[in-house]
Amino acid sequence: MPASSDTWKAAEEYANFSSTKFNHKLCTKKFNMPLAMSGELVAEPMSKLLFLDKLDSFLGKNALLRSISKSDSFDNCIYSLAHLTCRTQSIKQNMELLEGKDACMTLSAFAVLLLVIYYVRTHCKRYPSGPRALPFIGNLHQIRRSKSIVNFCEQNRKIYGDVFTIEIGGTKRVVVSGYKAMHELLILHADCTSTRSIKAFTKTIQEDSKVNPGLVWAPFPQWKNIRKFAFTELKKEGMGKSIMELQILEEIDQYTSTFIQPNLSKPINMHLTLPQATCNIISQLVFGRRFEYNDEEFNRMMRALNESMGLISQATTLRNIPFISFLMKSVIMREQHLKRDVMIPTIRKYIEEHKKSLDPAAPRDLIDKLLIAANSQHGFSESNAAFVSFHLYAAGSETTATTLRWALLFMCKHPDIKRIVQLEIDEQIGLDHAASYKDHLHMPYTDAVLMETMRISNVVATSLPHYTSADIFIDGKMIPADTEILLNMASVLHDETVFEDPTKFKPERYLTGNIALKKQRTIPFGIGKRACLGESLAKMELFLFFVTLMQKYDVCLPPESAVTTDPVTTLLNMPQSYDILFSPRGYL
Ligand code: HEM
Repeated sequence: MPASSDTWKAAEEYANFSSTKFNHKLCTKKFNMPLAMSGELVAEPMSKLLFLDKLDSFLGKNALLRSISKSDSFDNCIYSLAHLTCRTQSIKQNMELLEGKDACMTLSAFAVLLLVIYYVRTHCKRYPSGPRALPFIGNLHQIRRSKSIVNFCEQNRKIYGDVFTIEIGGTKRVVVSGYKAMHELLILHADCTSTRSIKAFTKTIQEDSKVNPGLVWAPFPQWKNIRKFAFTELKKEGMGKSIMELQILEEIDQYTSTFIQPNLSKPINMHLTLPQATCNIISQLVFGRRFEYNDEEFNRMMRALNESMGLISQATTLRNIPFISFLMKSVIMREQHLKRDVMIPTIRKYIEEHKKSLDPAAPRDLIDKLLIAANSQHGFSESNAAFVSFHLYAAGSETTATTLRWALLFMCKHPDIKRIVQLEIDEQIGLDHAASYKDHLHMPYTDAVLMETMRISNVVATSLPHYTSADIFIDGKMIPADTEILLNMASVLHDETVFEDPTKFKPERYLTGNIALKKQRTIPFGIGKRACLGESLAKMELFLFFVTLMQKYDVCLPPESAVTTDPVTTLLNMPQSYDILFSPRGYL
Protein backbone atom coordinates (compact mmCIF):
# COMPACT_ATOMS: atom_id res chain seq x y z
CA MET A 1 0.00 0.00 0.00
CA PRO A 2 1.70 3.26 -1.06
CA ALA A 3 2.03 5.90 1.62
CA SER A 4 -0.13 8.95 1.20
CA SER A 5 1.62 12.23 0.47
CA ASP A 6 0.39 13.44 3.86
CA THR A 7 2.26 10.70 5.63
CA TRP A 8 5.39 11.50 3.75
CA LYS A 9 5.03 15.14 4.43
CA ALA A 10 4.93 14.35 8.16
CA ALA A 11 7.86 12.03 7.90
CA GLU A 12 9.87 14.58 5.97
CA GLU A 13 8.99 17.31 8.40
CA TYR A 14 10.23 15.06 11.14
CA ALA A 15 13.36 14.19 9.22
CA ASN A 16 14.03 17.87 8.61
CA PHE A 17 14.17 18.40 12.34
CA SER A 18 15.71 15.14 13.39
CA SER A 19 19.34 14.27 13.86
CA THR A 20 18.63 10.61 13.32
CA LYS A 21 18.83 9.30 9.79
CA PHE A 22 15.32 8.74 8.60
CA ASN A 23 15.81 5.57 6.67
CA HIS A 24 13.67 5.94 3.60
CA LYS A 25 14.93 2.71 2.12
CA LEU A 26 13.65 0.82 5.13
CA CYS A 27 10.32 2.61 5.02
CA THR A 28 10.07 2.03 1.30
CA LYS A 29 10.64 -1.66 1.78
CA LYS A 30 8.65 -2.08 4.95
CA PHE A 31 5.62 0.01 4.07
CA ASN A 32 5.78 -0.16 0.27
CA MET A 33 6.33 3.58 -0.02
CA PRO A 34 7.04 5.09 -3.44
CA LEU A 35 10.64 4.78 -4.54
CA ALA A 36 10.70 8.44 -5.43
CA MET A 37 10.63 9.11 -1.72
CA SER A 38 13.74 7.07 -0.96
CA GLY A 39 17.03 8.65 -0.03
CA GLU A 40 18.33 9.76 3.31
CA LEU A 41 17.57 13.04 5.02
CA VAL A 42 19.65 14.18 7.92
CA ALA A 43 18.67 17.18 9.95
CA GLU A 44 18.39 18.67 13.43
CA PRO A 45 16.67 17.02 16.42
CA MET A 46 13.07 17.64 17.12
CA SER A 47 11.16 16.59 20.25
CA LYS A 48 9.12 13.43 20.15
CA LEU A 49 6.03 15.29 21.32
CA LEU A 50 6.27 17.87 18.54
CA PHE A 51 6.57 15.14 15.92
CA LEU A 52 3.69 13.19 17.40
CA ASP A 53 1.58 16.34 17.40
CA LYS A 54 2.28 16.74 13.71
CA LEU A 55 1.31 13.16 12.99
CA ASP A 56 -1.77 13.60 15.15
CA SER A 57 -3.03 16.25 12.82
CA PHE A 58 -3.08 13.63 10.04
CA LEU A 59 -4.48 10.95 12.22
CA GLY A 60 -7.18 13.01 13.87
CA LYS A 61 -6.08 12.78 17.53
CA ASN A 62 -6.37 9.06 17.84
CA ALA A 63 -5.92 8.00 21.45
CA LEU A 64 -5.08 4.39 20.57
CA LEU A 65 -2.25 5.39 18.32
CA ARG A 66 -0.91 7.64 21.03
CA SER A 67 -0.87 4.72 23.45
CA ILE A 68 1.36 2.76 21.08
CA SER A 69 3.79 5.58 20.96
CA LYS A 70 4.10 5.56 24.75
CA SER A 71 5.17 1.94 24.87
CA ASP A 72 7.54 1.90 21.94
CA SER A 73 10.98 3.15 21.06
CA PHE A 74 10.99 6.42 19.18
CA ASP A 75 12.16 5.04 15.85
CA ASN A 76 9.76 2.15 15.97
CA CYS A 77 7.00 4.53 16.90
CA ILE A 78 7.64 6.52 13.74
CA TYR A 79 7.54 3.45 11.57
CA SER A 80 4.43 2.16 13.32
CA LEU A 81 2.61 5.47 13.03
CA ALA A 82 3.60 5.88 9.42
CA HIS A 83 2.37 2.37 8.80
CA LEU A 84 -0.88 2.95 10.62
CA THR A 85 -1.41 6.22 8.80
CA CYS A 86 -1.16 4.36 5.47
CA ARG A 87 -3.64 1.81 6.75
CA THR A 88 -6.05 4.40 8.13
CA GLN A 89 -5.92 6.43 4.97
CA SER A 90 -6.43 3.42 2.79
CA ILE A 91 -9.39 2.35 4.91
CA LYS A 92 -10.81 5.86 4.57
CA GLN A 93 -10.37 5.77 0.78
CA ASN A 94 -11.96 2.36 0.56
CA MET A 95 -14.85 3.45 2.69
CA GLU A 96 -15.45 6.44 0.48
CA LEU A 97 -15.69 4.11 -2.51
CA LEU A 98 -18.47 2.23 -0.83
CA GLU A 99 -21.88 3.72 -0.70
CA GLY A 100 -22.85 4.94 2.75
CA LYS A 101 -20.85 4.65 5.95
CA ASP A 102 -22.11 1.40 7.09
CA ALA A 103 -21.57 0.60 10.80
CA CYS A 104 -20.36 -2.85 9.93
CA MET A 105 -17.54 -1.42 7.84
CA THR A 106 -16.60 0.97 10.61
CA LEU A 107 -16.39 -1.92 13.00
CA SER A 108 -14.24 -3.93 10.59
CA ALA A 109 -11.93 -0.98 10.15
CA PHE A 110 -11.68 -0.68 13.90
CA ALA A 111 -10.95 -4.41 14.18
CA VAL A 112 -8.20 -4.08 11.57
CA LEU A 113 -6.73 -1.22 13.55
CA LEU A 114 -6.80 -3.27 16.72
CA LEU A 115 -5.10 -6.15 14.94
CA VAL A 116 -2.42 -3.84 13.64
CA ILE A 117 -1.95 -2.43 17.14
CA TYR A 118 -1.72 -5.96 18.53
CA TYR A 119 0.83 -6.90 15.87
CA VAL A 120 2.93 -3.82 16.55
CA ARG A 121 2.79 -4.36 20.31
CA THR A 122 3.67 -8.07 20.28
CA HIS A 123 6.38 -7.74 17.69
CA CYS A 124 7.93 -4.75 19.31
CA LYS A 125 8.77 -6.54 22.59
CA ARG A 126 12.49 -6.36 22.11
CA TYR A 127 14.67 -9.42 22.73
CA PRO A 128 18.40 -9.65 22.13
CA SER A 129 19.17 -11.02 18.68
CA GLY A 130 19.84 -14.72 18.21
CA PRO A 131 19.81 -17.54 15.68
CA ARG A 132 16.95 -17.38 13.18
CA ALA A 133 13.98 -19.43 14.38
CA LEU A 134 11.55 -21.32 12.15
CA PRO A 135 7.80 -20.91 12.63
CA PHE A 136 6.41 -23.27 15.29
CA ILE A 137 9.58 -25.24 16.00
CA GLY A 138 11.82 -22.27 16.65
CA ASN A 139 15.45 -23.40 16.99
CA LEU A 140 14.73 -27.02 17.91
CA HIS A 141 16.11 -28.35 14.61
CA GLN A 142 19.42 -26.52 15.21
CA ILE A 143 19.65 -27.80 18.79
CA ARG A 144 19.15 -31.30 17.40
CA ARG A 145 21.83 -30.75 14.79
CA SER A 146 24.27 -29.50 17.45
CA LYS A 147 23.59 -32.75 19.39
CA SER A 148 22.98 -30.95 22.70
CA ILE A 149 21.74 -27.66 24.10
CA VAL A 150 25.23 -27.11 25.54
CA ASN A 151 26.92 -27.31 22.10
CA PHE A 152 24.17 -25.20 20.55
CA CYS A 153 24.63 -22.44 23.15
CA GLU A 154 28.40 -22.46 22.80
CA GLN A 155 28.24 -22.28 18.97
CA ASN A 156 25.79 -19.38 18.97
CA ARG A 157 27.64 -17.49 21.67
CA LYS A 158 30.50 -17.11 19.18
CA ILE A 159 28.10 -15.35 16.78
CA TYR A 160 25.70 -13.42 19.02
CA GLY A 161 27.74 -12.79 22.15
CA ASP A 162 27.03 -13.43 25.82
CA VAL A 163 23.33 -12.62 25.70
CA PHE A 164 21.17 -13.98 22.90
CA THR A 165 17.66 -15.22 22.31
CA ILE A 166 16.58 -18.68 21.27
CA GLU A 167 13.07 -19.82 20.53
CA ILE A 168 11.75 -23.20 21.51
CA GLY A 169 8.21 -24.05 20.48
CA GLY A 170 7.08 -20.43 20.23
CA THR A 171 8.61 -19.38 23.54
CA LYS A 172 11.56 -17.07 23.56
CA ARG A 173 14.28 -17.76 26.10
CA VAL A 174 17.40 -15.76 26.67
CA VAL A 175 20.72 -17.57 27.02
CA VAL A 176 23.26 -15.86 29.26
CA SER A 177 26.90 -16.93 28.99
CA GLY A 178 30.23 -15.97 30.51
CA TYR A 179 31.07 -15.12 34.10
CA LYS A 180 30.77 -11.35 33.66
CA ALA A 181 27.24 -11.47 32.25
CA MET A 182 26.15 -14.12 34.80
CA HIS A 183 27.54 -12.01 37.63
CA GLU A 184 25.64 -9.00 36.30
CA LEU A 185 22.47 -11.08 35.98
CA LEU A 186 22.50 -13.09 39.20
CA ILE A 187 24.32 -10.77 41.60
CA LEU A 188 23.93 -7.16 40.44
CA HIS A 189 20.33 -7.73 39.28
CA ALA A 190 19.53 -10.41 41.88
CA ASP A 191 16.27 -8.76 42.91
CA CYS A 192 14.86 -9.08 39.39
CA THR A 193 16.29 -12.51 38.51
CA SER A 194 15.92 -14.66 41.63
CA THR A 195 12.47 -15.92 40.87
CA ARG A 196 11.57 -19.16 39.18
CA SER A 197 8.27 -19.38 37.42
CA ILE A 198 5.51 -21.89 37.63
CA LYS A 199 5.55 -21.63 33.83
CA ALA A 200 8.74 -23.66 33.85
CA PHE A 201 8.66 -27.36 33.10
CA THR A 202 5.49 -29.33 32.86
CA LYS A 203 1.89 -28.53 33.69
CA THR A 204 2.00 -31.00 36.56
CA ILE A 205 4.68 -29.01 38.25
CA GLN A 206 2.82 -25.81 37.48
CA GLU A 207 -0.33 -27.06 39.17
CA ASP A 208 1.42 -28.49 42.19
CA SER A 209 3.56 -25.41 42.50
CA LYS A 210 0.57 -23.13 42.90
CA VAL A 211 -0.53 -24.94 46.05
CA ASN A 212 2.73 -26.43 47.26
CA PRO A 213 5.73 -24.65 45.74
CA GLY A 214 8.13 -26.57 47.99
CA LEU A 215 11.51 -24.91 47.74
CA VAL A 216 12.90 -25.28 44.24
CA TRP A 217 9.84 -23.86 42.39
CA ALA A 218 8.77 -21.34 44.99
CA PRO A 219 8.24 -17.87 43.47
CA PHE A 220 10.29 -15.00 44.84
CA PRO A 221 8.54 -13.57 47.93
CA GLN A 222 7.38 -16.97 49.25
CA TRP A 223 10.72 -18.59 48.44
CA LYS A 224 12.70 -16.11 50.53
CA ASN A 225 11.15 -17.30 53.83
CA ILE A 226 11.23 -21.01 52.99
CA ARG A 227 14.85 -20.93 51.77
CA LYS A 228 16.04 -18.93 54.80
CA PHE A 229 14.25 -21.32 57.13
CA ALA A 230 15.48 -24.50 55.41
CA PHE A 231 19.06 -23.26 55.10
CA THR A 232 19.32 -22.11 58.74
CA GLU A 233 17.71 -25.24 60.15
CA LEU A 234 19.69 -27.64 57.93
CA LYS A 235 22.89 -25.92 59.09
CA LYS A 236 21.77 -26.38 62.71
CA GLU A 237 21.14 -30.05 61.94
CA GLY A 238 24.77 -30.27 60.80
CA MET A 239 24.65 -29.71 57.01
CA GLY A 240 28.26 -29.37 55.87
CA LYS A 241 29.53 -29.48 59.48
CA SER A 242 31.70 -32.04 61.22
CA ILE A 243 28.74 -33.49 63.17
CA MET A 244 27.41 -34.69 59.82
CA GLU A 245 30.63 -36.55 59.04
CA LEU A 246 29.88 -39.59 61.15
CA GLN A 247 26.52 -40.10 59.45
CA ILE A 248 28.11 -39.82 56.01
CA LEU A 249 30.91 -42.24 56.92
CA GLU A 250 28.34 -44.65 58.31
CA GLU A 251 26.41 -44.46 55.03
CA ILE A 252 29.59 -45.10 53.02
CA ASP A 253 30.29 -48.13 55.18
CA GLN A 254 26.77 -49.46 54.58
CA TYR A 255 27.10 -48.84 50.85
CA THR A 256 30.48 -50.52 50.40
CA SER A 257 29.57 -53.55 52.49
CA THR A 258 26.26 -53.98 50.62
CA PHE A 259 27.24 -53.28 47.03
CA ILE A 260 30.99 -53.57 46.60
CA GLN A 261 32.63 -56.95 46.55
CA PRO A 262 36.25 -56.30 45.67
CA ASN A 263 36.30 -58.93 43.00
CA LEU A 264 37.87 -58.33 39.62
CA SER A 265 35.59 -60.80 37.92
CA LYS A 266 32.36 -59.13 39.06
CA PRO A 267 31.75 -55.68 37.58
CA ILE A 268 29.11 -53.50 39.21
CA ASN A 269 26.99 -50.66 37.89
CA MET A 270 26.49 -47.87 40.45
CA HIS A 271 23.93 -45.88 38.46
CA LEU A 272 20.91 -46.97 40.52
CA THR A 273 22.54 -47.75 43.86
CA LEU A 274 24.62 -44.62 44.54
CA PRO A 275 21.57 -42.28 44.69
CA GLN A 276 20.23 -44.51 47.49
CA ALA A 277 23.27 -43.63 49.57
CA THR A 278 23.15 -39.89 48.80
CA CYS A 279 19.38 -39.89 49.41
CA ASN A 280 19.91 -41.54 52.80
CA ILE A 281 22.31 -38.75 53.77
CA ILE A 282 19.56 -36.19 53.07
CA SER A 283 17.10 -38.42 54.98
CA GLN A 284 19.30 -38.07 58.05
CA LEU A 285 18.88 -34.31 57.93
CA VAL A 286 15.20 -34.29 57.05
CA PHE A 287 13.80 -37.28 58.96
CA GLY A 288 16.67 -38.01 61.34
CA ARG A 289 16.94 -41.54 59.97
CA ARG A 290 18.30 -43.66 57.13
CA PHE A 291 16.55 -46.46 55.25
CA GLU A 292 17.84 -49.98 54.68
CA TYR A 293 18.79 -50.59 51.06
CA ASN A 294 16.36 -53.50 50.94
CA ASP A 295 13.46 -51.47 52.42
CA GLU A 296 10.80 -52.00 49.74
CA GLU A 297 9.06 -48.67 50.34
CA PHE A 298 12.35 -46.74 50.14
CA ASN A 299 13.29 -48.61 46.96
CA ARG A 300 9.92 -47.83 45.41
CA MET A 301 10.44 -44.15 46.16
CA MET A 302 13.97 -44.20 44.71
CA ARG A 303 12.83 -45.97 41.54
CA ALA A 304 10.00 -43.46 41.20
CA LEU A 305 12.39 -40.54 41.70
CA ASN A 306 14.72 -41.90 39.04
CA GLU A 307 11.93 -42.53 36.56
CA SER A 308 10.32 -39.19 37.28
CA MET A 309 13.56 -37.30 36.45
CA GLY A 310 13.64 -39.07 33.08
CA LEU A 311 9.96 -38.27 32.45
CA ILE A 312 10.38 -34.59 33.31
CA SER A 313 13.24 -34.48 30.87
CA GLN A 314 11.09 -36.07 28.13
CA ALA A 315 8.09 -33.87 28.92
CA THR A 316 10.24 -30.74 28.81
CA THR A 317 11.38 -31.61 25.30
CA LEU A 318 7.89 -32.59 24.08
CA ARG A 319 6.28 -29.48 25.59
CA ASN A 320 8.45 -27.48 23.24
CA ILE A 321 7.11 -29.01 20.05
CA PRO A 322 3.69 -27.73 19.05
CA PHE A 323 1.20 -30.18 17.52
CA ILE A 324 2.82 -33.20 19.15
CA SER A 325 2.59 -31.83 22.66
CA PHE A 326 -0.45 -34.13 23.05
CA LEU A 327 2.10 -36.95 23.26
CA MET A 328 3.31 -35.29 26.41
CA LYS A 329 0.04 -36.15 28.14
CA SER A 330 0.90 -39.78 28.74
CA VAL A 331 4.37 -38.85 29.95
CA ILE A 332 2.89 -36.28 32.31
CA MET A 333 0.22 -38.67 33.56
CA ARG A 334 2.90 -41.21 34.46
CA GLU A 335 5.02 -38.56 36.15
CA GLN A 336 1.97 -37.27 38.01
CA HIS A 337 1.16 -40.78 39.15
CA LEU A 338 4.70 -41.33 40.43
CA LYS A 339 4.73 -38.11 42.36
CA ARG A 340 1.18 -38.03 43.67
CA ASP A 341 0.74 -41.76 44.31
CA VAL A 342 4.23 -42.92 45.23
CA MET A 343 6.71 -40.29 46.32
CA ILE A 344 4.63 -37.65 48.12
CA PRO A 345 2.40 -40.24 49.94
CA THR A 346 5.53 -42.06 51.16
CA ILE A 347 6.97 -38.80 52.47
CA ARG A 348 3.58 -37.90 54.00
CA LYS A 349 3.53 -41.28 55.76
CA TYR A 350 6.93 -40.55 57.34
CA ILE A 351 5.63 -37.10 58.33
CA GLU A 352 2.55 -38.65 59.99
CA GLU A 353 4.81 -40.99 61.97
CA HIS A 354 6.84 -37.99 63.07
CA LYS A 355 3.76 -36.07 64.16
CA LYS A 356 2.84 -38.77 66.64
CA SER A 357 6.04 -38.27 68.63
CA LEU A 358 6.57 -34.55 67.99
CA ASP A 359 7.70 -32.53 70.99
CA PRO A 360 7.53 -28.83 70.01
CA ALA A 361 10.05 -28.02 72.74
CA ALA A 362 12.63 -30.45 71.36
CA PRO A 363 12.52 -30.71 67.54
CA ARG A 364 14.64 -33.59 66.25
CA ASP A 365 15.10 -32.78 62.56
CA LEU A 366 13.95 -30.59 59.69
CA ILE A 367 10.50 -32.20 59.50
CA ASP A 368 9.80 -31.47 63.18
CA LYS A 369 10.83 -27.87 62.60
CA LEU A 370 8.67 -27.54 59.48
CA LEU A 371 5.69 -28.98 61.36
CA ILE A 372 6.15 -26.51 64.19
CA ALA A 373 6.48 -23.66 61.66
CA ALA A 374 3.29 -24.83 59.90
CA ASN A 375 1.37 -24.13 63.11
CA SER A 376 3.00 -20.85 63.93
CA GLN A 377 4.38 -19.08 60.85
CA HIS A 378 2.65 -17.52 57.89
CA GLY A 379 3.55 -19.16 54.55
CA PHE A 380 4.33 -22.59 56.04
CA SER A 381 1.99 -25.58 55.82
CA GLU A 382 2.09 -29.27 56.56
CA SER A 383 1.40 -30.19 52.95
CA ASN A 384 4.21 -27.95 51.68
CA ALA A 385 6.57 -29.62 54.19
CA ALA A 386 6.24 -32.81 52.12
CA PHE A 387 7.20 -30.90 48.96
CA VAL A 388 10.17 -29.19 50.64
CA SER A 389 11.47 -32.65 51.65
CA PHE A 390 10.78 -34.02 48.18
CA HIS A 391 12.74 -31.15 46.59
CA LEU A 392 15.72 -31.76 48.86
CA TYR A 393 15.76 -35.44 47.84
CA ALA A 394 15.29 -34.60 44.16
CA ALA A 395 17.87 -31.78 44.07
CA GLY A 396 20.47 -33.43 46.27
CA SER A 397 20.63 -37.16 45.59
CA GLU A 398 21.03 -37.66 41.83
CA THR A 399 23.31 -34.59 41.39
CA THR A 400 25.81 -35.76 44.01
CA ALA A 401 25.70 -39.41 42.91
CA THR A 402 26.22 -38.39 39.27
CA THR A 403 29.26 -36.26 40.18
CA LEU A 404 30.72 -39.17 42.10
CA ARG A 405 30.20 -41.51 39.14
CA TRP A 406 32.04 -39.00 36.95
CA ALA A 407 34.94 -38.91 39.44
CA LEU A 408 35.24 -42.71 39.42
CA LEU A 409 35.07 -42.82 35.62
CA PHE A 410 37.89 -40.27 35.36
CA MET A 411 39.97 -42.37 37.77
CA CYS A 412 39.46 -45.43 35.55
CA LYS A 413 40.41 -43.42 32.45
CA HIS A 414 43.46 -41.81 34.14
CA PRO A 415 45.21 -44.45 36.29
CA ASP A 416 48.25 -42.14 36.65
CA ILE A 417 46.07 -39.47 38.32
CA LYS A 418 44.41 -42.14 40.48
CA ARG A 419 47.84 -43.23 41.74
CA ILE A 420 48.77 -39.66 42.79
CA VAL A 421 45.45 -39.37 44.67
CA GLN A 422 46.10 -42.66 46.46
CA LEU A 423 49.64 -41.59 47.33
CA GLU A 424 48.29 -38.39 48.89
CA ILE A 425 45.68 -40.36 50.85
CA ASP A 426 48.32 -42.79 52.10
CA GLU A 427 50.54 -39.92 53.23
CA GLN A 428 47.90 -37.72 54.81
CA ILE A 429 45.38 -40.22 56.20
CA GLY A 430 46.95 -43.66 56.00
CA LEU A 431 45.21 -46.91 55.25
CA ASP A 432 43.61 -47.49 58.64
CA HIS A 433 42.17 -44.10 59.53
CA ALA A 434 38.76 -42.94 58.38
CA ALA A 435 38.84 -39.78 56.28
CA SER A 436 37.66 -36.52 57.76
CA TYR A 437 36.47 -33.51 55.74
CA LYS A 438 39.12 -31.29 57.31
CA ASP A 439 41.75 -33.50 55.61
CA HIS A 440 40.95 -31.72 52.36
CA LEU A 441 42.80 -28.67 53.70
CA HIS A 442 46.12 -30.51 53.35
CA MET A 443 45.22 -32.69 50.36
CA PRO A 444 45.45 -30.18 47.47
CA TYR A 445 45.77 -32.79 44.73
CA THR A 446 42.66 -34.75 45.74
CA ASP A 447 40.81 -31.47 46.17
CA ALA A 448 41.92 -30.47 42.66
CA VAL A 449 40.70 -33.81 41.23
CA LEU A 450 37.23 -33.22 42.68
CA MET A 451 37.13 -29.63 41.48
CA GLU A 452 38.25 -30.70 38.00
CA THR A 453 35.55 -33.40 38.01
CA MET A 454 32.84 -30.86 38.81
CA ARG A 455 34.21 -28.38 36.29
CA ILE A 456 34.51 -30.72 33.36
CA SER A 457 31.36 -32.79 33.97
CA ASN A 458 29.15 -29.67 34.25
CA VAL A 459 26.39 -31.78 35.78
CA VAL A 460 23.62 -29.13 35.83
CA ALA A 461 24.42 -27.80 32.36
CA THR A 462 21.79 -25.07 32.04
CA SER A 463 21.26 -24.70 35.79
CA LEU A 464 17.64 -24.32 36.90
CA PRO A 465 15.53 -21.76 35.04
CA HIS A 466 15.51 -18.20 36.35
CA TYR A 467 12.91 -15.61 35.31
CA THR A 468 13.14 -11.86 34.97
CA SER A 469 10.57 -9.96 37.01
CA ALA A 470 11.39 -6.60 35.32
CA ASP A 471 13.09 -5.35 32.15
CA ILE A 472 16.84 -5.47 32.73
CA PHE A 473 19.99 -4.70 30.73
CA ILE A 474 22.71 -7.37 30.72
CA ASP A 475 25.90 -6.81 28.76
CA GLY A 476 24.15 -3.77 27.25
CA LYS A 477 21.22 -5.85 25.92
CA MET A 478 17.67 -5.53 27.12
CA ILE A 479 15.95 -8.64 28.48
CA PRO A 480 12.22 -7.99 28.87
CA ALA A 481 10.35 -8.83 32.08
CA ASP A 482 8.88 -12.32 32.38
CA THR A 483 11.56 -14.01 30.26
CA GLU A 484 13.00 -17.43 31.04
CA ILE A 485 16.78 -17.39 31.33
CA LEU A 486 19.00 -20.34 30.46
CA LEU A 487 22.41 -20.19 32.09
CA ASN A 488 25.09 -21.56 29.80
CA MET A 489 27.25 -23.05 32.56
CA ALA A 490 29.78 -24.50 30.09
CA SER A 491 30.69 -20.96 29.01
CA VAL A 492 32.18 -20.43 32.49
CA LEU A 493 33.28 -23.96 33.44
CA HIS A 494 34.90 -24.56 30.05
CA ASP A 495 36.11 -20.99 29.46
CA GLU A 496 39.39 -21.41 27.57
CA THR A 497 40.64 -17.97 28.64
CA VAL A 498 40.71 -19.27 32.22
CA PHE A 499 41.09 -23.05 31.75
CA GLU A 500 43.60 -24.03 29.09
CA ASP A 501 42.45 -27.10 27.12
CA PRO A 502 39.11 -26.87 28.91
CA THR A 503 37.81 -30.27 27.82
CA LYS A 504 40.90 -32.14 29.05
CA PHE A 505 40.88 -33.66 32.54
CA LYS A 506 43.84 -31.87 34.13
CA PRO A 507 43.53 -31.51 37.93
CA GLU A 508 46.98 -29.93 38.18
CA ARG A 509 45.54 -26.76 36.60
CA TYR A 510 44.24 -25.92 40.11
CA LEU A 511 47.78 -26.08 41.54
CA THR A 512 49.55 -23.58 39.28
CA GLY A 513 48.95 -20.18 37.68
CA ASN A 514 46.10 -17.96 38.84
CA ILE A 515 44.54 -20.49 41.22
CA ALA A 516 42.22 -17.96 42.87
CA LEU A 517 40.67 -17.02 39.52
CA LYS A 518 40.22 -20.67 38.51
CA LYS A 519 38.50 -21.47 41.81
CA GLN A 520 36.28 -18.41 41.50
CA ARG A 521 35.19 -19.55 38.02
CA THR A 522 34.47 -23.13 39.09
CA ILE A 523 30.75 -22.62 39.73
CA PRO A 524 28.92 -25.97 39.35
CA PHE A 525 26.52 -24.89 42.13
CA GLY A 526 25.61 -21.59 40.46
CA ILE A 527 26.04 -18.14 41.99
CA GLY A 528 23.79 -15.57 43.66
CA LYS A 529 20.80 -15.78 45.94
CA ARG A 530 19.33 -18.82 44.25
CA ALA A 531 22.55 -20.84 44.07
CA CYS A 532 22.54 -24.43 45.35
CA LEU A 533 21.35 -24.71 48.93
CA GLY A 534 23.23 -27.96 49.52
CA GLU A 535 26.71 -26.96 48.28
CA SER A 536 28.50 -27.51 51.60
CA LEU A 537 26.82 -30.90 52.08
CA ALA A 538 27.59 -32.00 48.52
CA LYS A 539 31.27 -31.06 48.84
CA MET A 540 31.58 -32.97 52.10
CA GLU A 541 29.83 -36.05 50.71
CA LEU A 542 31.96 -36.04 47.55
CA PHE A 543 35.22 -35.76 49.47
CA LEU A 544 34.40 -38.44 52.04
CA PHE A 545 32.93 -40.89 49.52
CA PHE A 546 35.70 -40.43 46.96
CA VAL A 547 38.58 -40.58 49.45
CA THR A 548 37.17 -43.65 51.23
CA LEU A 549 36.72 -45.53 47.94
CA MET A 550 40.21 -44.58 46.70
CA GLN A 551 41.69 -45.47 50.09
CA LYS A 552 40.15 -48.93 50.14
CA TYR A 553 40.00 -49.97 46.50
CA ASP A 554 41.57 -49.85 43.10
CA VAL A 555 39.13 -49.21 40.28
CA CYS A 556 39.21 -50.00 36.56
CA LEU A 557 36.83 -50.61 33.66
CA PRO A 558 36.23 -54.14 32.42
CA PRO A 559 38.54 -54.89 29.45
CA GLU A 560 35.62 -55.04 26.99
CA SER A 561 34.20 -51.68 28.14
CA ALA A 562 33.61 -49.15 25.35
CA VAL A 563 32.48 -46.32 27.62
CA THR A 564 33.79 -42.85 26.79
CA THR A 565 33.68 -39.59 28.74
CA ASP A 566 31.14 -38.03 26.33
CA PRO A 567 28.15 -37.04 28.44
CA VAL A 568 24.56 -38.18 28.05
CA THR A 569 22.47 -35.06 28.48
CA THR A 570 19.00 -35.36 29.98
CA LEU A 571 18.03 -33.12 32.88
CA LEU A 572 21.61 -33.63 34.03
CA ASN A 573 24.87 -34.18 32.19
CA MET A 574 25.42 -37.83 33.09
CA PRO A 575 28.25 -40.19 32.30
CA GLN A 576 27.29 -43.05 29.99
CA SER A 577 26.09 -46.03 31.98
CA TYR A 578 29.18 -48.06 32.81
CA ASP A 579 30.29 -51.09 34.78
CA ILE A 580 33.26 -50.78 37.08
CA LEU A 581 35.57 -53.28 38.72
CA PHE A 582 36.72 -52.86 42.31
CA SER A 583 39.72 -54.72 43.70
CA PRO A 584 41.58 -54.47 47.02
CA ARG A 585 44.30 -51.77 47.04
CA GLY A 586 47.60 -52.94 45.58
CA TYR A 587 46.02 -55.83 43.73
CA LEU A 588 46.14 -54.20 40.26
C1 HEM B 1 27.33 -32.06 43.20
C2 HEM B 1 26.11 -31.89 43.64
C3 HEM B 1 25.22 -30.70 43.32
C4 HEM B 1 25.26 -29.84 42.27
C5 HEM B 1 26.24 -29.83 41.10
C6 HEM B 1 24.17 -28.90 42.44
C7 HEM B 1 23.90 -27.84 41.58
C8 HEM B 1 22.82 -27.00 41.73
C9 HEM B 1 22.51 -25.93 40.82
C10 HEM B 1 23.31 -25.55 39.57
C11 HEM B 1 21.37 -25.33 41.27
C12 HEM B 1 20.62 -24.17 40.60
C13 HEM B 1 21.23 -22.85 40.97
C14 HEM B 1 20.50 -21.69 40.32
O1 HEM B 1 19.29 -21.77 40.10
O2 HEM B 1 21.14 -20.69 40.01
C15 HEM B 1 20.97 -26.02 42.48
C16 HEM B 1 19.85 -25.68 43.22
C17 HEM B 1 19.49 -26.35 44.37
N1 HEM B 1 20.16 -27.37 45.00
FE1 HEM B 1 21.88 -28.23 44.37
N2 HEM B 1 23.49 -29.22 43.59
C18 HEM B 1 24.11 -30.31 44.17
C19 HEM B 1 23.77 -30.91 45.37
C20 HEM B 1 22.74 -30.54 46.20
C21 HEM B 1 22.42 -31.15 47.48
C22 HEM B 1 23.23 -32.24 48.18
C23 HEM B 1 21.27 -30.54 47.92
C24 HEM B 1 20.47 -30.83 49.17
C25 HEM B 1 20.73 -30.65 50.34
C26 HEM B 1 20.88 -29.55 46.93
C27 HEM B 1 19.78 -28.73 47.03
C28 HEM B 1 19.45 -27.74 46.12
C29 HEM B 1 18.26 -26.92 46.23
C30 HEM B 1 17.21 -27.01 47.32
C31 HEM B 1 18.29 -26.05 45.14
C32 HEM B 1 17.26 -24.98 44.80
C33 HEM B 1 17.67 -23.69 45.48
C34 HEM B 1 16.65 -22.57 45.33
O3 HEM B 1 15.85 -22.58 44.41
O4 HEM B 1 16.68 -21.67 46.17
N3 HEM B 1 21.79 -29.58 45.90
N4 HEM B 1 21.87 -27.02 42.74
